Amino acid sequence: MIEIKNLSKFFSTENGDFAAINGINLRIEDGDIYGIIGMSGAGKSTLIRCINLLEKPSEGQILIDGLDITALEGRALLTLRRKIGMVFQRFNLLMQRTIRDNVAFPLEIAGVAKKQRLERVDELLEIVGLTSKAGSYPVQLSGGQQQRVSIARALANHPSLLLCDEPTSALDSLTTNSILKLLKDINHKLGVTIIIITHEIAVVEKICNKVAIIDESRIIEQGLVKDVISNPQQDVTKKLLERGELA
Ligand SMILES: Nc1ncnc2c1ncn2[C@@H]1O[C@H](COP(=O)(O)OP(=O)(O)OP(=O)(O)O)[C@@H](O)[C@H]1O
Repeated sequence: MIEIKNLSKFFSTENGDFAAINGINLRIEDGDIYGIIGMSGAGKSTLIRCINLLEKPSEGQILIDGLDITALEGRALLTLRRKIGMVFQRFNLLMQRTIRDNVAFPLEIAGVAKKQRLERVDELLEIVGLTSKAGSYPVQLSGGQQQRVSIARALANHPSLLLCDEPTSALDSLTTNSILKLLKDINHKLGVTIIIITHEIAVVEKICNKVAIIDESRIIEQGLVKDVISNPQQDVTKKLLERGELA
């Protein structure tokens, strides 16, 4: 379980400190697919970057199974990062490497021996349905296929948590559906907890069981997707449901 308690991140600007996220409280249970939805600049990416400690929070705690990860340093921090996979909007693949070598990259960094690496890459490419593309380069793949590679790479070190930052925003609607289905399968079959950032309610409706709405750096509403959709409490949530997105 992940408990986020009173989490804030301040950036210093010309006009003084600016809170990109402010007093965030969230509880994500094992096995959840938790959607975080909000408009541009609301603080979504900062929140997700704090969860994997790419940003150091200014205040508050992130407890994973009771351990406050904000206090981790050195080797303990590296070990934690391996247990958290990350999927980005723009895939972030290494263009000079084959698909096989892209997926193998985090295993190389973790010091996994070549034989085990190749076996694991084969398993991962099968999970994402890209076995036949192992020797291709990213440029030879469609956007949806490239996102599948990035999902395989994120799963390489058997993470228990997958953080997805707008994973379908660069994809058309048909491809979006296939990527969302893949994420749902991964959640079911591998038991990986997923946090997904989006500005589209359709993404939340398709795969999430819980949702939090973030507005101006604060969580303004959260709960089971079915409850929030059937009985929205805040004006921002009502607007989101009318328009389908918070752009
Ligand atoms: N390094 C930084 N220094 C100063 N301000 C920052 C920094 N990073 C983010 N911000 C500000 O914090 C706020 C939240 O940014 P963030 O990227 O988390 O929003 P977001 O909800 O992910 O937006 P988008 O959907 O456009 O990516 C924005 O106003 C942004 O300008």
